[in-house]
Amino acid sequence: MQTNGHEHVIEVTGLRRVYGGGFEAVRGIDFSVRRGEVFALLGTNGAGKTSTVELLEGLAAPAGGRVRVLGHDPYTERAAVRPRTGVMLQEGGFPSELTVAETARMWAGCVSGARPPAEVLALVGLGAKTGTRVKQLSGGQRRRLDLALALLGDPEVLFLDEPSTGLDAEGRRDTWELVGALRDQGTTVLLTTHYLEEAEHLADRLAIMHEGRIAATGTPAEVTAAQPSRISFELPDGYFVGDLPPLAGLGVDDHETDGRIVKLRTRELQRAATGLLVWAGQAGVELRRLDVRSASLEEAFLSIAKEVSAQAAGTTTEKEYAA
Ligand SMILES: Nc1ncnc2c1ncn2[C@@H]1O[C@H](COP(=O)(O)OP(=O)(O)OP(=O)(O)O)[C@@H](O)[C@H]1O
Repeated sequence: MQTNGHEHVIEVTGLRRVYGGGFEAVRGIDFSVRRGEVFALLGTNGAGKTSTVELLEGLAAPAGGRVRVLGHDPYTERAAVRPRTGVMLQEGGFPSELTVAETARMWAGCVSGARPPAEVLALVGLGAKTGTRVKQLSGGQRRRLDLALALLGDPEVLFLDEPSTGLDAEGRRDTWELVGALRDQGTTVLLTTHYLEEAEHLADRLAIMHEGRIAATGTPAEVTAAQPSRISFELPDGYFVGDLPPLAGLGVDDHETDGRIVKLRTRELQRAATGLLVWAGQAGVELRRLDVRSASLEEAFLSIAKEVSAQAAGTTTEKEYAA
């Protein structure tokens, strides 16, 4: 459980999940999460994120491989793991006639050493809604209630399945702040999300799943670093692409034109941008509509999904960007 002084709170090795009809939703994945880390599982629809998280939560037994949470098997040693973890499922499914406070009190009754419900409701921004019936809450407010219930037991490990789906921009920011604060207090968080910005903002490390496998993993910076940056600009009047300095010499991987717009892809952004600007300065021309962009997690995500889909079944799809 200890690696280089870091305690691995979640360890997943060769994990597989097969559903009743024989469909293999999780096809042998490996990752680990250190104490106090926020780890995000990203992926296309149906990639296997929820299927994986449910195995970590001990809701089902794996078809193969191994899961350890806090050193225990979450399925066979549920009693040891469950009190130390908090789970926010995609669908809470509370009795809709109860009020927010009643729901939290009822839930607290099932949790040993629960925090005061009012304190947790205030933490997620539902302090003013304690008397409201659950059926009268908005979708975003229900997600906040889901989160409050997951926090009642003051968990060491928190599983959040799409925590900000249905939240408005402010609610999403509030959730991010809360997750950040929990991490600062040492809580380990594993979350699934469709929002790449959320993963970029919150995750210390992440894994991108596709069709039951991990296609890329590492810090957000490591995963995006493998993608080329882009430069685009409008050719100055009277100039052609052939008049530009030799692009390969500037570290440009490839280029395309769209009318007068030139688009370059490069893994050496500073060198390429400097070369172009020096050329423009010496030629006394302006590069109008100049746009210089580092790769984003979104570009990494889209290119990984495309690349993996294009590969024939049976070829290796695993790509580790992390050391
Ligand atoms: N109970 C089930 N029986 C059979 N197949 C299932 C079952 N639950 C999920 N699947 C299938 O397993 C695959 C993975 O589903 P899962 O819900 O884990 O994906 P996900 O990455 O969480 O997707 P999403 O982002 O859409 O929530 C999908 O193809 C889904 O149809």
